Amino acid sequence: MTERHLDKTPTILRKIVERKWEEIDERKPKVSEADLKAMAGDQAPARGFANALRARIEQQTPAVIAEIKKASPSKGIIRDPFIPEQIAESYERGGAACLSVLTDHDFFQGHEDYLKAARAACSLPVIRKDFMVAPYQVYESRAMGADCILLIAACLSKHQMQELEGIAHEIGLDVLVEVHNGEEMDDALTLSTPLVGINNRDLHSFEVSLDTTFELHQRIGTERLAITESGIMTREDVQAMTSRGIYGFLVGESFMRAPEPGEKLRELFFSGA
Ligand SMILES: O=P(O)(O)OC[C@@H](O)[C@@H](O)c1c[nH]c2ccccc12
Repeated sequence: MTERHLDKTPTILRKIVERKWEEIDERKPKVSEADLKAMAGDQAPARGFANALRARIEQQTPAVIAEIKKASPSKGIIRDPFIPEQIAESYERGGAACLSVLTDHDFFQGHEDYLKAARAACSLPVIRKDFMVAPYQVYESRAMGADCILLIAACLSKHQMQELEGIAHEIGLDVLVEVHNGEEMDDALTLSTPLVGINNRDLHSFEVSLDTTFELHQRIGTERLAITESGIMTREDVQAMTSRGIYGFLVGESFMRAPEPGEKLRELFFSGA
């Protein structure tokens, strides 16, 4: 199934998704899907991404997915110099549960080598942060060593998400499904993955509001793990989440702008004061 689902896709996201299909067309002649499947099969077992989060969330301790992101379409360059292996080590020391590494090149200045370098520098499970539209990329993710993939409901139909999730689970990848509104939540809850991320950033306007999480999180239920994503900047933000029983976090920018990202993580999530 290679349905090109674009009609409900907003602005920048539409551009990104179009570019993803081009990338796949460029890559396939060099590395076939069969090659990637074989490479995926040769990988050591994945580090348990969902399990690492669950262990902390069940203890009502913050489970932080710490993001390695050099730049974004809304903010431009966020961190320079940018040394993924140092950031990964710093995050591990600071108490991160997992890492997120941007691998999209054209919009986020990411790279698959950053994921490999970061993962090799620590023992944390890693999500490949990119825009999945086709099975090719799911195999590619496992082949590059990722432990989890992201499925963004804003750019996929329910059926596409179900198909990509099925492949991911078959090859040992965990899945984080990301939503921003109630309709997307409806789709996400048809999946079997326990990991549901609520993106506080609107992908049309880039506006960030933590209300998005406050409004949607109750639908996630206790069997699944709620992750609040984007715009977590202060201890008050963290407190606002934990006081509502939300212990899963995905944070990038506020760590990336600090000289020592792991120290910033510790300060936001684990310092007593
Ligand atoms: O840097 P922030 O505001 O802490 O946000 C991190 C993460 O949530 C954000 O990078 C993100 C959430 N969903 C995405 C999808 C694609 C690219 C990036 C993202």
